[in-house]
Amino acid sequence: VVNLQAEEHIVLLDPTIEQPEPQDPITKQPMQILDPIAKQPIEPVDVITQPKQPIEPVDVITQPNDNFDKTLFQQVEVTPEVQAKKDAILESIVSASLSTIERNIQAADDLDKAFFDKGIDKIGVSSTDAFGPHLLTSPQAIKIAISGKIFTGISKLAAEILNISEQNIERQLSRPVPILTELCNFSFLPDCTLAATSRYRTIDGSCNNLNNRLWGRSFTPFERMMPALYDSFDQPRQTSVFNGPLPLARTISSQFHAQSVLGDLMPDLSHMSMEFGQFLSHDIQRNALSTGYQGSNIDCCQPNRGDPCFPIEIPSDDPYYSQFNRTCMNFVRALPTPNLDCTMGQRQQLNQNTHYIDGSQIYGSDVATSNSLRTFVGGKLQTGADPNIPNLLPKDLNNNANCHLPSANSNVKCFLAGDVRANQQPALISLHTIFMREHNRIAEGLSALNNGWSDQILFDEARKIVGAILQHITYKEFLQAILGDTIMISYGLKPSTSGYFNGYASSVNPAIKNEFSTAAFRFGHSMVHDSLKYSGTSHLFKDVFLKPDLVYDLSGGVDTITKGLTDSYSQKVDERLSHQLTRHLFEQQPGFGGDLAAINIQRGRDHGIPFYMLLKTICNVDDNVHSPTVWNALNALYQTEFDIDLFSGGVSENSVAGGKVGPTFACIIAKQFQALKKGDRYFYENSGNQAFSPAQLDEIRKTTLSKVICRNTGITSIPSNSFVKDTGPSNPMMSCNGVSDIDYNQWKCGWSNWGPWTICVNSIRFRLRTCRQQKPCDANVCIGNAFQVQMCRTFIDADTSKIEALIQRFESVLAGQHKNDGVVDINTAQKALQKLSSQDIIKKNELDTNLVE
Ligand code: HEM
Ligand SMILES: [Ca+2]
Repeated sequence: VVNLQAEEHIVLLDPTIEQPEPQDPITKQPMQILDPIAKQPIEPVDVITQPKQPIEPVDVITQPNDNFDKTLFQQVEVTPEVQAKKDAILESIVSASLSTIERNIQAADDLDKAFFDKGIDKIGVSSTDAFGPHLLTSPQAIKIAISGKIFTGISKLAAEILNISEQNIERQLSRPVPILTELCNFSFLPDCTLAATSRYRTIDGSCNNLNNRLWGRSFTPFERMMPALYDSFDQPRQTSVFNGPLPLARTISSQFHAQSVLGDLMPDLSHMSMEFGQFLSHDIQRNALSTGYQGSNIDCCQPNRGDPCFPIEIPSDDPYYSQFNRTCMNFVRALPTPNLDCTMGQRQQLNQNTHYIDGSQIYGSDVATSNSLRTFVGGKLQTGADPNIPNLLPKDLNNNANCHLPSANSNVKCFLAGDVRANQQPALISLHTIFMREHNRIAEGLSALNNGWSDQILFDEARKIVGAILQHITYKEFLQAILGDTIMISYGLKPSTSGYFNGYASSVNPAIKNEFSTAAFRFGHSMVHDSLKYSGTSHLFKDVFLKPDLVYDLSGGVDTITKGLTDSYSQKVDERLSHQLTRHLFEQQPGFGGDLAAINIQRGRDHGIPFYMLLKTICNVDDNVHSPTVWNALNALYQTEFDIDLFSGGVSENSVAGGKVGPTFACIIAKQFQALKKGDRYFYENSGNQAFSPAQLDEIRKTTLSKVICRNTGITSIPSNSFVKDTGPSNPMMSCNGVSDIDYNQWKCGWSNWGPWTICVNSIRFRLRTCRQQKPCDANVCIGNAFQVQMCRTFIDADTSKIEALIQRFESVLAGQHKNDGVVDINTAQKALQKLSSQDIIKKNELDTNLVE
């Protein structure tokens, strides 16, 4: 994409030997390496880069400065002539500075390489402290980020040159600039001709919205509810609205997001509610984090790494980490991306998964991943990590899915799934396994109908059904439990009990909102218990993070883990999080685990998420939604309530009536799921040419998470609603024995069985059958007649040929009524029969007294 100038670098490394100052080979002046975006000189650490071609000391900011009429960019309302002038100015700034920005990016890449060569940034799990699989950034995202860096760098530069304030950057700079558009990954649109009439979603989510073909596609930016609030245009929000630094993320975590205690259990919801939430989260969002050279993990606790780094500082009096003398926790910034319009503007972040609820965590968010998971036989997905345990996920032979393998048992391997985070902990692996099995089971069920379907149709249809089941469980059970009736009703989130949903609106952008992803939907982190219940025992999360072992346990495994989830409570959604997450996240040696609450706060700042009070106001939430103690605790930490981070302020609100999250998060979550419903052309309840038949839709509606669990594990009984732990009259235990499956007959193609014969009228009788050609059946799947006519009396001395002629005439009359879909209804047939009775031949036969039945 970018034509970067090739510069050869000689890297001399030895931290113990004092290195000479790097010099410009021509001017012999001391050289500086530029931080690509901040343009602050980067201390060259112990790395010396000597480009053969010097970086020209052109200051693009001061150089063309005087030629531009900056006042144009202070105006809001402009005439077309003024706009044309402004566009010309933008264009000349972009062309004047593009090569400098590119060189800065190259310099940063060179720095990455040096850290890699030195063995500081490593590939693999060992140096990922606190990140684990979340760091597995796809090459595609890294590619997009190259233009992301250009767009962000150039926008910032233009804003500085033109004196555009941070608040106005979107308004003044979101104009197409041809040279930039060429560099933008979102200016190439896919061909949607086939997808426009397809019954099936594309794998990557493109062509769902036919007016905006990239909406909801994987590898597109997160959208925002509110413009970002960065420090100096694109730097993490680190300063108070009254200046001075914000409190440290780790301090807020250790002081405010303290350890949950036993009394903080949910009164009703099971730990499965937590786990389904995470599974759903992994369907709709995966942020792309910065990586080092060749995808290595950047160690941000090394000084002077510039933009990709935003390490979490640990104060020296930390209540936990101080005993390990730990002062820093690794944290890399999320990669920048151009916005979807390919215009300049604020720094944005990239979602690597399809935004839609479409089972992409099972199937992958791009065709290559999807293909790598398929068997291409019978529509099924790959299985079989262990020959002794049927239907486990497939093994990850390259072991690049980032998990810890035991040295003792070489049989144990990481698993492969549609989302790379699948190995994060065994409960997540279990849900992945269950839904992979559900897919294969449905593919088998469809295949048994003998419709003659190819592997592709079996795969597509099973995937369509599984996606619909996921959506149904999400809206019918999960959101219902989290948001409660009032919110569900006011945002139109409740599924209908019959018929189609008519609310699809092509104007609604389904994209995951940044506020939802970095804060609101992380409410689930507060629901995580200390441990996974496992039969009579339990396992602390720190002992099972990234370890697939439990799943391979021959006397337990997926069934036992799943049973443990329905059989224990979640923690309440409140400011408290388990130490398993706030001290021991992905811990590999004592004292060196991560802190997820601190990461959530830091991530929000990295993304420039505005402070809590702003979102609360946007959501129309009243004051006094915190208990006084909690509100005081928050205000003791922050200089002002206008600094409070969205995650901290939101997660600690009192929950809405009937729901489990506070009103601000409820609002953000409800808006997001409303967009995911109204903005998804393939939403399972929609009508249209991609729709389920009404009878098929009714089958989807019968599904619950408990039934899916029953159908795919050896569990024998389970609460009817597995999101609710306690059983009783409203949530009876359900036996898995004979639990209802989908009625595949609603997918059967071709003739139905014959209906019963009619009574004998005028010597003949008939029967009907229906042609089932609902989608995805072949349109000409039925050959032959939808009816059969028969003589039903025998005549003594009868003239058989005349009777046969009668039957033929009857058939031709019926055939005249034969509808296109092959269905002849009884009334039509009966009318035809009446017409026939006026015929002579019938009259003659009626007079015959020797009729025999
Ligand atoms: C044991 C359970 C869990 C662990 C260990 C875990 C861990 C993590 C980690 C390490 C991240 C990346 C943080 C960052 O770098 O910004 C993350 C992100 C996130 N988590 Fe969790 N999480 C868990 C459960 C959940 C649950 C139950 C939910 C929701 C109900 C959830 C929602 C999210 C969301 C929305 C993100 C942002 C995802 C993205 O866009 O990349 N997590 N989680
Ligand atoms: Ca998805």
